[in-house]
Amino acid sequence: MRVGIAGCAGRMGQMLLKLLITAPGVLVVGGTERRGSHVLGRDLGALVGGEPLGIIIGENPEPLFEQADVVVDFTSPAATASHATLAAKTGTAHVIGTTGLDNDQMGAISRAAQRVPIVLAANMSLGVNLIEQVVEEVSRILDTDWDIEVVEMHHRHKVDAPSGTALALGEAAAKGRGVQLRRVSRRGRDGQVGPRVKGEIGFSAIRGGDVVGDHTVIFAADGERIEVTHKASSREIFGRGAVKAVLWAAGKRPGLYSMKDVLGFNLGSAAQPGGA
Ligand SMILES: NC(=O)C1=CN([C@@H]2O[C@H](COP(=O)(O)OP(=O)(O)OC[C@H]3O[C@@H](n4cnc5c(N)ncnc54)[C@H](OP(=O)(O)O)[C@@H]3O)[C@@H](O)[C@H]2O)C=CC1
Ligand SMILES: O=C(O)C1=N[C@H](C(=O)O)C[C@H](O)C1
Repeated sequence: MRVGIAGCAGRMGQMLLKLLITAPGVLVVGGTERRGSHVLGRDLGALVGGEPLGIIIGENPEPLFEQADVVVDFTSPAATASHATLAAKTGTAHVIGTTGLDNDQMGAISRAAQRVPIVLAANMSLGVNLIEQVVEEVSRILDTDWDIEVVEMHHRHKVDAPSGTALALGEAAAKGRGVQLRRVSRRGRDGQVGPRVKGEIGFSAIRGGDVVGDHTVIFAADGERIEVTHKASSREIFGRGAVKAVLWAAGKRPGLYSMKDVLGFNLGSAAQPGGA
């Protein structure tokens, strides 16, 4: 399978490059970076301290999508939306890990998914996808006497907040409660905000150091509290999930798929597999 990596010099791009170079059945055919990047023109293998692959990092995504069966993309929201449109044009499967996508960018991805398979997940780790289902089930059981708050911490370089994973966990909680997240979401608090509104789902984002990604969903009631936590200590967990998604996506029918589809697990009868 021919695989391309958009954003190959990024934190996740380099992790994916290392994993994909050695993945059985995978041939890395190219990598792109942003126009003006200092890595343009360098060899892809040398970028991660390996043997030269004879593949030069380019800035034009079109040849990458034309050559590859699947392109994996951990870049920026604007780049990812335009890559999805390109994937639809070239008939290439697209695995997207980028977070912070706005409604227009999501629209571009959904339109592209009518023509090609796209796997989109804010978090490709097994653990987070499992706790999303746990959070949905717990939220289904508990009533609004239980206040739900999502807290996340990431490294100082992260540019979007709350994290895509925090929002996905909030969506899972809202789904379990049978409400729409956009109606109950509370993003941060500052100043004379008044008492907590019953039923809201709150989000708090902390940034600092080199934290790979910590997420906690707190269910707080009078007299007791439940906390569901996931802590990532290596980006390899996201990379391993992304490689699974790449291998899974090739040859699939067009559609917008999630990591639940890729991982194929489903906790309890109430949780429906997402996507497709
Ligand atoms: N789904 C998941 O499991 C995970 C998702 N993420 C998400 O993935 C994204 C990337 O994270 P991370 O790797 O830490 O970020 P980085 O900033 O380290 O990597 C992004 C890379 O993409 C490059 N880039 C930007 N625009 C383009 C473009 N048009 N064409 C090609 N390359 C481009 C950036 O270049 P430059 O630096 O020059 O801007 C950078 O090298 C974020 O949205 C993050 O939230 C992260 C980890 C796990
Ligand atoms: O930017 C990151 O680093 C991460 N981003 C993803 C997110 O926004 O949820 C996933 C992971 O937490 C790391």
